[in-house]
Amino acid sequence: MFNEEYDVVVVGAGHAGSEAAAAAANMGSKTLLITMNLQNIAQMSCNPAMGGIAKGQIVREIDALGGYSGIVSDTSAIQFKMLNKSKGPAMWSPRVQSDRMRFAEDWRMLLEKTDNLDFYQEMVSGLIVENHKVVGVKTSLGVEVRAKSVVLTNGTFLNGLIHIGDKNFGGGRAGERAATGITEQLVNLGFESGRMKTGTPPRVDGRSLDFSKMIEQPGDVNPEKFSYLDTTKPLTEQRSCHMSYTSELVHDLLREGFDRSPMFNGRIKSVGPRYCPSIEDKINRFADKDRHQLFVEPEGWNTCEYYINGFSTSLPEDVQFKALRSVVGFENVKFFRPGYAIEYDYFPPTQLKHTLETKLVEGLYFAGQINGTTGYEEAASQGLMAGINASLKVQEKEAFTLQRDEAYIGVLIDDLITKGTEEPYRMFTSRAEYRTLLRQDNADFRLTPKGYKLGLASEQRLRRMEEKQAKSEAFVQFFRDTSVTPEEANPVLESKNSALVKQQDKMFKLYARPNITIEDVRKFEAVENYIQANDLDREVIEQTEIQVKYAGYIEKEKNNADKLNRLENLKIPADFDYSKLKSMSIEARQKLNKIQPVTISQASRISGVSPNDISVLLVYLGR
Ligand SMILES: Cc1cc2nc3c(=O)[nH]c(=O)nc-3n(C[C@H](O)[C@H](O)[C@H](O)COP(=O)(O)OP(=O)(O)OC[C@H]3O[C@@H](n4cnc5c(N)ncnc54)[C@H](O)[C@@H]3O)c2cc1C
Repeated sequence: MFNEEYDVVVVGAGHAGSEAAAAAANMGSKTLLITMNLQNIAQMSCNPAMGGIAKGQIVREIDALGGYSGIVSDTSAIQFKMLNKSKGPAMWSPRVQSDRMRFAEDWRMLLEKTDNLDFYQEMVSGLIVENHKVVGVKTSLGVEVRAKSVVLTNGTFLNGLIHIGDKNFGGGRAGERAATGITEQLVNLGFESGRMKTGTPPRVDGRSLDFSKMIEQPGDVNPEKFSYLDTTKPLTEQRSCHMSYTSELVHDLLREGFDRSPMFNGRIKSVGPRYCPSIEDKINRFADKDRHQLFVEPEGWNTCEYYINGFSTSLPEDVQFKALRSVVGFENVKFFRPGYAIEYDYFPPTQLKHTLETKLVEGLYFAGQINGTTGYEEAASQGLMAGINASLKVQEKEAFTLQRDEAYIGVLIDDLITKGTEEPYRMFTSRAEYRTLLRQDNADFRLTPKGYKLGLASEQRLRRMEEKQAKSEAFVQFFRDTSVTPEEANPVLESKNSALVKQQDKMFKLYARPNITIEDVRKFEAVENYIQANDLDREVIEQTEIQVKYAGYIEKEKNNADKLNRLENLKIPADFDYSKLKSMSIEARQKLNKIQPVTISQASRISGVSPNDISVLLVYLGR
C-alpha cells in the first residue's frame, strides 16, 4: 500500500472520518483510512447516545443519503426515545442510548465490509502540498502516501491538552495521545487556527449504585429506529436510564475544589460548549438553583459502567469523587474514570467552501470537530459530505451541496462557512428556518433520490422510499375522497369533545382537526379496512397523519423557501473584489472579501452585512 496512490485519504476514524471513508469508497474512489488507533474506530468520546433534538434529524438525513450512522445507531441501541412527541412533528427527534463498545465494533465491521477501502494505523504528522494542491500525507514514522484528495477529521486530537484539577497533560482523549504537526504546518500554509475546549463527566461502577433511590427513565413503549432500511429492527428489549439530583451539599463540596479548577484559575482560556456546561459552571452561573438533574446512563447491554450525564467536570478527581458520593443513590459509588476537560485546535470554518474543501489548498477537506463543531452527529454529517465531495472532485464530477431548505446538514454547513463559530457549534431546531420541511419522518423523501443519484443510496433504499411515498399519498387521497356520516362520526367526535357534524362530511376535514388522531379515525370502518387491505405500516400511517394535519404549514414554508431560492440562484462571480464597492460599509467589504459568498442569499446571511450592503451589491451586479 505504501507505493499506491489513493483517490481519497481520510485522516482520523472518528464519526466524521468513518462516514467520509465509507462515502468515498462506496462512490467508487480508492480510499485509505489512516487513524491513530484502529481499536477506537467511531469511538464515542463522551456520552453513549446518538440523536436527540435536531441531532436525531441529522442521523436520519445521513441514513437517507446512504451513510452508516443510522444503521450502527440501530444495531448498537439499548434504548430508544422519540423526544418532543407532545409537540408538532417538526420537533420530533429520535434518540438512542447506545452500547458504546458495540457501536465502535459495528462501525468497524461495516467499514471492513466496504469495497475500495484500506486501513492503516498511524499518526499523520503532515500533508504533502504542491502548488497549493494536496498530493498526499506523511506519517510520524516517515511513511508518505500519495493521494488525489485528503479529508482531515482530527477531532479533539490536534495539540489536545487534558485537564483534571491542577494537572494537565497532552492527549486527544483520555488514554490516547495528542496529534502534533498538522496545525503548525497548516498555519505556515496560511490557515488561521484557534482553541476550543470540551469536557466529560466521570464514569462509575453501576454495581456500587443504589438505583432504588433514583427515578427510572425507561425507553418508549413502542420504540422506533433510525434507519429507513428494513435490515435493522426496532428494539424488543431495552435498558432503562435513571435520574437523580445534586443538592446544596454536593454544590458546597464541589466549591471546595474551585481554587484548583482549571476553569476558574485561568489555565483553560478557550471557549467550551455553551449548552453542555460543566457542573462547576452550572453552580457558578445558576447560583440560585439548589439542585441540578443527573441522568445515569448505562454504557451497554452487558457492562456495569455508567455515564453520569450532567456532571461533566474538570475539578480534581478527589473533589469529583467526594461530591458524587453525596448524591442520592451514589453513597457508595466507585469510579471507573474521572471526568476531565480537553483543549484542542480547530480551524475557523469560514476558510472552507460549501463542499468543505479548503479555500487555500485544493483537494484538502476538513470535517467534524476540526471545524469548530461539537457532537457525533454534526461530525458524521460533515464527514459524509466531505467524503462525497472529495470523491466527486477526483472523479471530475459536479460538487454536491445541500441547501438550507433541503436538510439540517445544509443548514449546518452553510452556518459554519458563512458565519463561522466562536464557540463549539451544535445543531438546534431553531437554527433551521424551514424546520417544518426538515422533519425526521421525511429525510428519505428529501434525500434518498439524491443519495441514489450519487451512487451512495442503494436501489433497495430508493424503492422503499418510493413505496412509502406512493402509499402515503394514496392514503391522504383516500381521506380527501371518502365521506363519513354523522351517525358514524359523532360518537367519535363526542368522545374527543370535538364539535359534532350535522351532515355527511369528508374524512379529511375531521382528521385535520387538532385533537383527532389516527386511533380515532380508525374507528371508521372504511379507514380500518383500507389500512388492512393495503397493508399500511406505522411509517406510512404517520406520514399520512402529518400530511393531513400540517398540509397548510408545509405549503407555506415551501413557498417561503422558494422565494429564498430565487435569491440563492443569484450567483456572485468567483474572487469578486468587494473593496471597490465604496458605498458599502467597511465591515461588510472586509467580511465579504474574506468569506467570498457564492450567492446573494449567502452574502445576506453573513453577520455585519446589512440589507443596505446587499442593495449596493445588487446594483453593482446589475440586478
Ligand atoms: C472529553 C470530551 C468531551 C466531549 N463532550 C461532548 C459533549 O458534551 N457533547 C458533544 O456533543 N460532544 C462532545 N464531545 C465531542 C464529540 O466527541 C465529538 O464532537 C465527536 O467525536 C467529533 O467527531 P470527529 O470525528 O470530528 O472527531 P473524533 O471523534 O475526536 O475522532 C478523531 C479521530 O481522528 C484520529 N486522529 C486524530 N488526529 C490524527 C492524526 N494526526 N493521524 C491519524 N489519526 C488521527 C483520532 O485517533 C480519532 O480516531 C466531547 C469530546 C471529548 C473528547
